[in-house]
Amino acid sequence: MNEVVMRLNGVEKFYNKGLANEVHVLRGVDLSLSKGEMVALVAPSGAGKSTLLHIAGLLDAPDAGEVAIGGDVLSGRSDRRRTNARRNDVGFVYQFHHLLPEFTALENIALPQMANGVGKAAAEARGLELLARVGVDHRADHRPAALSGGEQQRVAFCRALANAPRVMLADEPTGNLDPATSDQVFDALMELVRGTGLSALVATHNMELAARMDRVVRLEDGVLVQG
Ligand SMILES: Nc1ncnc2c1ncn2[C@@H]1O[C@H](COP(=O)(O)OP(=O)(O)OP(=O)(O)O)[C@@H](O)[C@H]1O
Repeated sequence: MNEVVMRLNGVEKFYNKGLANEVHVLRGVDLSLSKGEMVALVAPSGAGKSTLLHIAGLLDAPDAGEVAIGGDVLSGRSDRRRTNARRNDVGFVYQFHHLLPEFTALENIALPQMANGVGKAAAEARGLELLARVGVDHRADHRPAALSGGEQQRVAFCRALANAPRVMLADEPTGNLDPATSDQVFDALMELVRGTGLSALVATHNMELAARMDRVVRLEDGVLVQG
């Protein structure tokens, strides 16, 4: 049986609980991500996709249910424990790259590793290896502003993987790119995920990209349904 890397069990989330404007956005979300599995998350706007990704990535706590990464139930644990797990086990990618503008592409990938105690030479070596996998190692010494949108997003993928997380959580990772660039950048993302054995949950509105992943889950009325 495939190793389960991330498991969400009965996850519920309210906003403004008990108030007249209460929103019960997640109503019992169950999801298992196996090692190496790439799952597309599709949802109408406002359905709770970002809320779900934040809870899965331990940035927010569920009101009920559990989030487990690598078999450890982390929801309800101490802040320190969840922060550690978030830093080590989860890589985030957003629609916008959020790279640090004053640092080069390579530094943006090396810095999170150095913050985790990796030496500069080793961090840069890993950074270059990741950049080569997505075809932007020739831009290693450029700052983000000097890169194209597609290149910026490829660097952001590498940064998300810098500390070798177990899971990548991506929120519309190609949503800010034109269709042709989006396809190429998505190819790079797939290559990176496949090449590292990472598991990934990728929110997208693009049904063609969703269909290329191993499985599609749809967030509807606060629960996940297949396809
Ligand atoms: N802090 C908050 N307080 C109150 N309501 C919130 C809050 N954050 C989100 N919501 C509501 O919860 C619902 C889900 O929001 P969320 O941002 O998770 O949706 P989404 O599916 O990511 O949307 P989109 O695709 O448009 O970004 C929305 O109705 C939103 O208005």
